[in-house]
Amino acid sequence: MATTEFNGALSKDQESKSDPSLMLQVFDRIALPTFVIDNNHVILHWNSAIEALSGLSREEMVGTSDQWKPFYQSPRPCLADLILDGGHDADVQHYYQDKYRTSELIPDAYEAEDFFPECGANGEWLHFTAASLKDNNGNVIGAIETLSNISARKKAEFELIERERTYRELSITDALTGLSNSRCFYQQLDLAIESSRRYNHALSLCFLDLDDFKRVNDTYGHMVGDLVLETFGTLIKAGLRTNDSAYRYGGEEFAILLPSTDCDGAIILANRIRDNLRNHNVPADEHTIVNVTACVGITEYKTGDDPRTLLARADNALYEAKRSGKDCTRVEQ
Ligand SMILES: Nc1nc2c(ncn2[C@@H]2O[C@H](COP(=O)(O)OP(=O)(O)OP(=O)(O)O)[C@@H](O)[C@H]2O)c(=O)[nH]1
Repeated sequence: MATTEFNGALSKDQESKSDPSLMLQVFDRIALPTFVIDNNHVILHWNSAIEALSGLSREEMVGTSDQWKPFYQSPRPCLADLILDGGHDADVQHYYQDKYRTSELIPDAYEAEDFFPECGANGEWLHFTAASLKDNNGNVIGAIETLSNISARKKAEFELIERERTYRELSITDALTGLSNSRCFYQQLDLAIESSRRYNHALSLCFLDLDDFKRVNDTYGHMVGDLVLETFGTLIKAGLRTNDSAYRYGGEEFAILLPSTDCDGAIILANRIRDNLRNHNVPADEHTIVNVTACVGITEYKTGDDPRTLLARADNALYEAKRSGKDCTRVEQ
């Protein structure tokens, strides 16, 4: 069998002999949805793949300027139309905002990605490239637009982003109480101190610690202990304003950061949480109710503080509260 070497370009002779019906077949049988418009924006070719994507037959489409129909609710230029009109950046920007860029494969062409709610049963994500078509003298005589359905890739990308978000959230969330954990606390403490320093805002830090919690565990079991911790977390959360944030700092130790709040405000909040906890009945079983109390140590940011000094003062205040007989709030200025 004779073989022909093809180096990527047709000679003039080969070009003149090339069969237009073969070119049409090639166009029709490539798997990428594609259409061609002439320089009056009228559809010349509408291949089988775009028939399948759009549900619109070439009989309906060729000879019209309805190339927008599969993609938009009302007439507007497609990327091929904009290319045909000179591909001016401002025009393309107007219709495709930040969703387009210069094609990496085809000179003087644009490519874009977008979601088309009108396309298919539930909308489709499409990647599309539009390029001008020129005659031998370099005059633009039409434009071609090639599309590919990237919905499956987009779905995988979104799932990955969602998984990463969930993973990130889990990595900073305490599973038992739903509060942020100590890793998040240290990050937020740095930010809160930086913000107070820069804007000269008040900042209070509270450490909260359940009293005699070991006895709860020893008397009622670990599961009841967990229930108490969960309840305490819920009561803390319920007492906070939007800008406040609470953390499970360690086993039965919790922390609250109160931006724009001085010590007096923090004491009011701490005592409210303690009152709620003291009055809350945690059911150990059908016949037994557990009541617990907590101590709170409070300190307020002062000029020159860093996380270490602030933490040390809050810790001292908590220690003082424990030493004073528990179920109380102490402040170290
Ligand atoms: N159920 C349960 N217990 C925990 C958890 N994390 C820490 N603990 C328990 O918390 C208890 C803390 O005991 P201590 O540090 O002696 O504190 P305490 O008994 O509350 O005493 P004071 O703080 O002095 O009032 C220990 O028994 C730990 O096992 C947890 O996630 N679940």
